[in-house]
Amino acid sequence: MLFAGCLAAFIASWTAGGLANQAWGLLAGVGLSGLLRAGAQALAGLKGQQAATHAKSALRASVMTALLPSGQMGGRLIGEDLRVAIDDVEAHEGLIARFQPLRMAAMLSPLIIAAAVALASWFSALILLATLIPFGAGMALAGLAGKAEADRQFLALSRLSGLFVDRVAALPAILAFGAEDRVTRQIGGAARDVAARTMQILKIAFVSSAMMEFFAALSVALVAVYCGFSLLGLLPFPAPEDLSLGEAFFALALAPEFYLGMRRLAAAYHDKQQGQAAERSVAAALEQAHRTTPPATAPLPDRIGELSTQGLMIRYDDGNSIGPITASWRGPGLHVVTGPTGVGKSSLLHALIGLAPVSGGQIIHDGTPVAAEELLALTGWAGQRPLLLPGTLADNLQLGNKSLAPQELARLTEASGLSALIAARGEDLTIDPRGSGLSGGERRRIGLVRAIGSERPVLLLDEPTADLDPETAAKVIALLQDTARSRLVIAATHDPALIACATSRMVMA
Ligand SMILES: Nc1ncnc2c1ncn2[C@@H]1O[C@H](COP(=O)(O)OP(=O)(O)OP(=O)(O)O)[C@@H](O)[C@H]1O
Repeated sequence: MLFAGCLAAFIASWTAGGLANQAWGLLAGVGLSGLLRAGAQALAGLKGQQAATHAKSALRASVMTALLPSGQMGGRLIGEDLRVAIDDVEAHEGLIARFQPLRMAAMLSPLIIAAAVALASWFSALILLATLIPFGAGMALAGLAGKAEADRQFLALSRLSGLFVDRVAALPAILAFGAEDRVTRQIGGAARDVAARTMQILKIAFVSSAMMEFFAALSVALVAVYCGFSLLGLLPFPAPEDLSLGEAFFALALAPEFYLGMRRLAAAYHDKQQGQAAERSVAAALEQAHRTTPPATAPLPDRIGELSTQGLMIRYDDGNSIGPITASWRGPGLHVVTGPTGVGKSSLLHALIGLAPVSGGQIIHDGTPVAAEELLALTGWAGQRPLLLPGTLADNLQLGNKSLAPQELARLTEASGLSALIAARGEDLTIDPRGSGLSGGERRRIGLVRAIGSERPVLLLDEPTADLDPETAAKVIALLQDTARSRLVIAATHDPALIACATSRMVMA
């Protein structure tokens, strides 16, 4: 059809006395379209890149600070956390740097082109705009289907990357237990799921781009046929306007530009789907982290009179329940919670700061019932497996309090017996998230120094002297006694030496 239109225009120009005196129309049309295209590209590229760089660094900073130091991602795989912090932030760039500027260009450029075409031929502009209606309806349908599929693909991809990172981290254990086949099947299943979902997205992308090309070709062809037949006087209806050859060429040269912005937008549509899915995943992760991260606004009290639980019940998802627990600890002081393995000591400490599911009862702070999340804001926590982040030993020690005075940090590392490690390997010792190259006792004491260094009025410590030789354990106990002079320290422990010097002992049974 396009060929027929051009041929008609050519014949008409020939009969009208040659092309030369009408060439301005063609040149003006082509020149204007090139100018518009280059201007839009330069503007979109520049603005998009600036906005993306800015948004990406802001997002990465908030994700890193909110997710990683808290280490409390509600039991999700560590691999998933890493994906949120790295891949999702990267995926966001495509949305801002490519899709958003192109969307603005795609909205404005058809209107500008239609307005320019209307200067030469209002009927051609009308034809172009009319093809937008079925095109828009088709694209909206494809977009809806594509969004649902993109969400499903994103979920599958996040499962695969989480699974992969965690299984690679646990490779020695997998090999030791001969579980390679099972793990290979697991990862293979997750990879097949991603492949199936990707194929679904490709199908939708194929249909929508076919639709896009069809309407783009149709609009140009209709304008070409209209202009050609109008010049030849062959229109099957009364000519709506008096078209010269220059005007016809001008309209024809601009017509392909009408859908160009939208075609580019369609090419970047995947960036949008990925970016929006990433945005949702980052928002969900941040919300989850904020639920477990203390609000930084209100100044923390520097001491706590009394902390107690009244009929506290803990119920895990698998139905395992602990409690009711009624207990009271007065600050300052060193209190221990003891009892046989599996009785629920760690669960009690976890429940106090919202890391274990509480199904009943109350946590009471100085006579007022409080939510576990509120207590978390007052608490320095050292669990059995302290979170270690990739970085130096010094980074990890200061994770709970970046502004901890160097002298205080030095005092804490000396008092906890970590100074030997620092003397031997330096504060710049590189640490990976598994704490490779550190002993169990060293990892625990990094957690302990971090908790005490947080300068919070309550300290919850899970087996602070486990994995230590008697001499180092005695140092740690002395440090705890010293700390408990000004703070409320509650430690879950089996250690008779620690139990012996506690202000109060609670035996769980
Ligand atoms: N996330 C969980 N999901 C389900 N059950 C759990 C979970 N964490 C702990 N439990 C169960 O709760 C019970 C108490 O566990 P907890 O770790 O609190 O005991 P503990 O007294 O601290 O033991 P230990 O002295 O060995 O550290 C155990 O039966 C344990 O299996």
